[in-house]
Amino acid sequence: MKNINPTKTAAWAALNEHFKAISNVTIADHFKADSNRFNNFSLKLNPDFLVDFSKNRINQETLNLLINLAKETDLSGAIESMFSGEKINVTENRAVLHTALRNKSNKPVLVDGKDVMPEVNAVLEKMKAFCAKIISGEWKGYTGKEITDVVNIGIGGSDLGPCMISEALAAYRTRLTPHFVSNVDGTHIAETLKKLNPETTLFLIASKTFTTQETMTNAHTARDWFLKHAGDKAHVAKHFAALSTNAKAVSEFGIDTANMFEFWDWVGGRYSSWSAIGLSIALAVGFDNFEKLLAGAYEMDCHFRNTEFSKNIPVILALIGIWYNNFYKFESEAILPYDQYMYRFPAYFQQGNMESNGKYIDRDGNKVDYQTGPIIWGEPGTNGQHAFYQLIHQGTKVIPCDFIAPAISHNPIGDHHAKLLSNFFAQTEALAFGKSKETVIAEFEAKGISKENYEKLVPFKVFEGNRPTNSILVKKITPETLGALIAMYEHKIFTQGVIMNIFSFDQWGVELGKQLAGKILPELSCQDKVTAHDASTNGLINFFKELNK
Ligand SMILES: O=P(O)(O)OC[C@H]1O[C@H](O)[C@@H](O)[C@@H](O)[C@@H]1O
Repeated sequence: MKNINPTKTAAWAALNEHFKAISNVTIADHFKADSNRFNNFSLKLNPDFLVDFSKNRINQETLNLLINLAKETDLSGAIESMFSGEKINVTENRAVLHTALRNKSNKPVLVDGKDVMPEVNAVLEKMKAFCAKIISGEWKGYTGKEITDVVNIGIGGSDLGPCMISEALAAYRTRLTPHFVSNVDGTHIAETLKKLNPETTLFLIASKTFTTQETMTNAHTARDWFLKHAGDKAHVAKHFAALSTNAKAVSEFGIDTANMFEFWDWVGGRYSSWSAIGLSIALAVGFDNFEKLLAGAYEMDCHFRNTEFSKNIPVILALIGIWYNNFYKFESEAILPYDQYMYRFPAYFQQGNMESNGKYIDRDGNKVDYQTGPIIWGEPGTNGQHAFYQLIHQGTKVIPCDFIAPAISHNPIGDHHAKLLSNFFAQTEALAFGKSKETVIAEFEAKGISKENYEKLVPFKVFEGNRPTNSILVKKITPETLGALIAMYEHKIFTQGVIMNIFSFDQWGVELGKQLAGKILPELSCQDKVTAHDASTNGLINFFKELNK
């Protein structure tokens, strides 16, 4: 990958000029100027997957200049570097190959001269066989009963993806009930264990490193709980499996390596749902559906790798994001799924995006003087409409939003889905085009309200509009579609990281807190007052100790 400061490119200078010329042009103006705007500013991955980006503050010139930026920063070269297994995660000296995990072509992918595909396929086969045994009931617990519940114990990338995907595909559930424990707060595991019978519960300890404090603490608590009931340590093998890159730590914990599902250091935590970390997904929705998820992601991978930038969905979404974040200085983006099953999707990409691109040091080790990753947040529609959309419509901040919806519901009850989707369409229309003063007045007058009674209310009821959105409309949230959607955002994040000249695949920013927590932990149980920190931290710790007396 070439290290190019995006702000030093000719495209950036041209974008600056273009921004001055265009910043007062509204989304409504853009629609007036181009009667074919919907067709010109939307793309399809396939007949069932549409991305409409027409309701943005861009025109063809904006896109052309942004594409020049992608070319000048060698996005094409970076894409090939990632897919071909180059060690683009430089600070950890690792390749970045979540795409190899779903490489349905099975063409060799080399890391240090060795094809990773045989290992990838072998683990998939092992997962398949394991799923078959557990789901069919052939695998028995220590008292001879079938497994009914699967508890994934992990955090961050070892939790968010498995949980989000298992929930998003809940319509495809096998007979197994999945549970997810992540927080080191004892409440999380305690409340989960209350619902479980040790005789019929399978624990998956999901941790890339197998050293993460939260996960290891929860794993030990789960094992203690299990042994309290089962007695004999020999029974652990029937009820615990590990998903990890660290075989040594797994066997030290007491899990038979026969029950270990391996992955590799070239799989980033927040990109690991496609690996053995996805075992809870495969158990929850069946291995064939897990494979369909991989196939959907592969379709997006091929699109991303092979499509020219002007028609490349993740690239276009990434460029629009850079445009807003850097030129308009819009700081956050909302992801708003109009699908209840996808309720964890925004949280998933909060980690995906913010842990990948929340960085102020560029690939040369210098502090950047431009914006890198945006703040990502969101909730499912229509709940968000009754909570925070007020600010999106009339606040002082502009929040570009991605609206995601399936045309067909898994639960076609009455007119629920028509109502849901009418809101999905209405919101992006309202955000883009707003409501003028004239319309507000006309509405009052149509109701026969006198001017003197409505006059003061008018400014509050006006919507200035011009609020940007992308609409992603798919036929149905199937495993394939979900796989493609996730891969779409992954590649959007990658594209932004490449252009912003940062390393998207490390996460040094999580280390300092862990290090300090490690120092503080023993201080909490010692008798003396602590004095080693700043006045605030000392004060807080000492007050905590007082409260615990
Ligand atoms: O799978 P592990 O090793 O337990 O890590 C869990 C999480 O830890 C840290 O917070 C980060 O490194 C995350 O990216 C990671 O997903």
